[in-house]
Amino acid sequence: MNDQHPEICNDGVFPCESKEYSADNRDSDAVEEIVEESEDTVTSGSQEVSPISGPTLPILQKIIDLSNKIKVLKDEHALVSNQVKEIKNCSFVEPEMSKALQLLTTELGNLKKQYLEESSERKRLYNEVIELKGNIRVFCRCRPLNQADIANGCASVLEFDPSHENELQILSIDSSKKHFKFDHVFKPDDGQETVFAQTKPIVTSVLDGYNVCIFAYGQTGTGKTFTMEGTPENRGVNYRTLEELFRSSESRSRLMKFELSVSMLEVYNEKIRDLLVDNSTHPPKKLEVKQSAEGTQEVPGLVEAQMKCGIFSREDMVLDLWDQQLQTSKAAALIVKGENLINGQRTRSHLWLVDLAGSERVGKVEVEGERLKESQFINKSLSALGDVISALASKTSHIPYRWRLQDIDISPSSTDQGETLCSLNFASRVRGIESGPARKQADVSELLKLKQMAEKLKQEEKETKKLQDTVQSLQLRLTAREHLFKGLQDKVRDLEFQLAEERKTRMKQESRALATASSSSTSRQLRETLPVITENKPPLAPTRSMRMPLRRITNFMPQQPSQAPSKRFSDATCKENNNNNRRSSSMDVNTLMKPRRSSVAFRPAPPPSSMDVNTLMKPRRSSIAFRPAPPPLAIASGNKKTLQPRRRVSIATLRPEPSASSSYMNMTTPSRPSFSSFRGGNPRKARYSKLFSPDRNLVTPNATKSSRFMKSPLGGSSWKPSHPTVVALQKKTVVWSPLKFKNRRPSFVAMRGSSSSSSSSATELLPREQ
Ligand SMILES: Nc1ncnc2c1ncn2[C@@H]1O[C@H](COP(=O)(O)OP(=O)(O)OP(=O)(O)O)[C@@H](O)[C@H]1O
Repeated sequence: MNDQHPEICNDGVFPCESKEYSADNRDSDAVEEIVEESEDTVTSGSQEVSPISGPTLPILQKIIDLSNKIKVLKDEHALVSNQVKEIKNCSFVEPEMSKALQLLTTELGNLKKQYLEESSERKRLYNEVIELKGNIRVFCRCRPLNQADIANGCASVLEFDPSHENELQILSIDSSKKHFKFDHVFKPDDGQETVFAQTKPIVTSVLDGYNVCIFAYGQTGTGKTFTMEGTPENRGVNYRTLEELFRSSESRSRLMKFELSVSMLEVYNEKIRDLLVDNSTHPPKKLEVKQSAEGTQEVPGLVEAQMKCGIFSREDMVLDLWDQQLQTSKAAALIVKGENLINGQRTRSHLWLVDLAGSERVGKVEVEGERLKESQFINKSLSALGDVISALASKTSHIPYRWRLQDIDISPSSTDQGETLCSLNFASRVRGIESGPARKQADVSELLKLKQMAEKLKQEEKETKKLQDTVQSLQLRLTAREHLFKGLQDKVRDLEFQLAEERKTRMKQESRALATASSSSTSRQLRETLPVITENKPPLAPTRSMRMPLRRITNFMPQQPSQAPSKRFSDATCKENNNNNRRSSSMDVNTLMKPRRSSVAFRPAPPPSSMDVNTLMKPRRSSIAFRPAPPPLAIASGNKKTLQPRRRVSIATLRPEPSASSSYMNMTTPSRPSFSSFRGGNPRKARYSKLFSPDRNLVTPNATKSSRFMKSPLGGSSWKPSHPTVVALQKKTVVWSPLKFKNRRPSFVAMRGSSSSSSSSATELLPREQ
């Protein structure tokens, strides 16, 4: 503003106007008013203008100009205001835009993710292809015959089969052919592009983070340098590889950031020299090859020059350095550092480009002095190289270099045939390391082994599943059967219980009936044989002290009696039956001899005075329980024992002994006087009285109702037992099973019966039963 003031001030008028504007500092409305006023003034002024008012015209003109300017500004202001308003009105687009932006961001994230997945998949597949092709690939390149060869009249000893691009034949002097096979064979007319086409894929490997080494091997003058370096007009592998490396790294620059640096060294007579250091001014550093933690070979202290525009002219700079340092042995290491811009993953890889010294044998080249020493080192180095490469065959755990590309350069000339064969043999040896049949075979066999194992595992899994299913179904069946078995067990238990109940009831009924019957018959006999005792019968039921001790009565399986006694017994029985009506009329010996399961209790008549107590007390296996007659028995015997009546029901056996007296017999069969006929006979028969007759009438419940059985055993009508039936029960625990019960009725006897028990005395038995 100050710069403008002089101009304005120079007019001599505007400062006042200007001053007025600035002093008032009015807003646009005020300006409009002034403009309007001015316009009015101008209009009126012009109307009033007269020749005499001439000096005021310039000022007015200025005012008019300013007014016009103000008008223009006013229009512009209105226009801008409208635009602001429009923009304000368009603010509704913002949410849509942010939404779209959000969508784009999401899509970008997905794409990045997808890219990473695809990228890693590509890497995996690519390296898988490389692995399949072989980590060491050997190419053979044959240079054309040169002028010297032609001049010397040398012919080519090489033959190429067009149908086999990777095969080579060498004609020997004896016209025989030697075959060699490589990953690829370049013919003499194959150009640099053709050679590079085979090495180009390694660039991708380097950028993916794998170490790569390309070296040329061969006789002097066979074209190693030509293949690796080429000429400015016809670039070789080094230049083309660098070119491809830069091109690829730039094409990935949006996703990957690469830093490329280069190291250059020379190995001469086994000494390493850094070619990027000016050794003329500084003494050379001692450098050594060492293995890093990652397993790669490093040369600590080697200068790594970063390749950037302005510092290095990229590949040209590298190649210039290379050319400058053309020596006997040289190598360039390109160090590629990569960083993934999406996931931050970092890689560091090397690309070694090596041009080896000539591999000719020392003997062939006539050298001496320093040159001889050099040749010796060269040969030693090459030999060591061969050993190292061979050692890789056994060192499979870790291969630091993903891919070693070897270029074998050979001469076609017949004069170089020996050296050519040496080089080819060496190259074949190298190639055989990883692509040899043994190695491949081993891999395939391992794979097959794993496949077989996987198959076997699958089969085993199937079988296991089958077995599991079978076990499961068997378990189900077992559970069902257990359930069924449990049901059956319950049924059996119920049936056993029912049978036991039934048997108990039946035994009660039978015992009652038999007791009644025995008391009836005994009383009848007693009436005949012991009239004195009957007179002393108590009027009431016997007291405890008056009871005769109960004896064990068992039901045992008797021996089959002989025919004669049976007959007699039968006769006697028949007589008895005649006397006792119908009871034994149908009884035969066999029936009688049948084992009885019923335990019968009865109240026997008091034993005769002549009865032997010992005999009486002897246990019987016959199932007879008896209640002695109420009055205490005065037994006229040698030992004079008094049988103590017992309340407790016992089971005793009464077995006729051979020495049994007739009175005893009378007692056991009190109702049969004719039992005297048994004397001297088989005492067992005595047990089979009518009392044990299987006559069902006797044992049926109805039989117990017979008044005959209810009578007093003494025959008197004045006394009746308070308990008409005395039941001889087996006190011992007896397991009754339906089977035993059904098929082995004598089981009761068998379980109880024993000679020992039968031989024991009643006094021994009684306490045991209690
Ligand atoms: N494939 C080729 N096509 C045309 N000329 C070639 C070919 N290979 C080599 N030559 C020529 O052969 C000559 C010798 O090649 P070069 O110097 O590359 O051999 P070298 O193996 O590197 O020898 P040294 O081991 O002594 O370095 C060069 O003049 C080169 O141009």
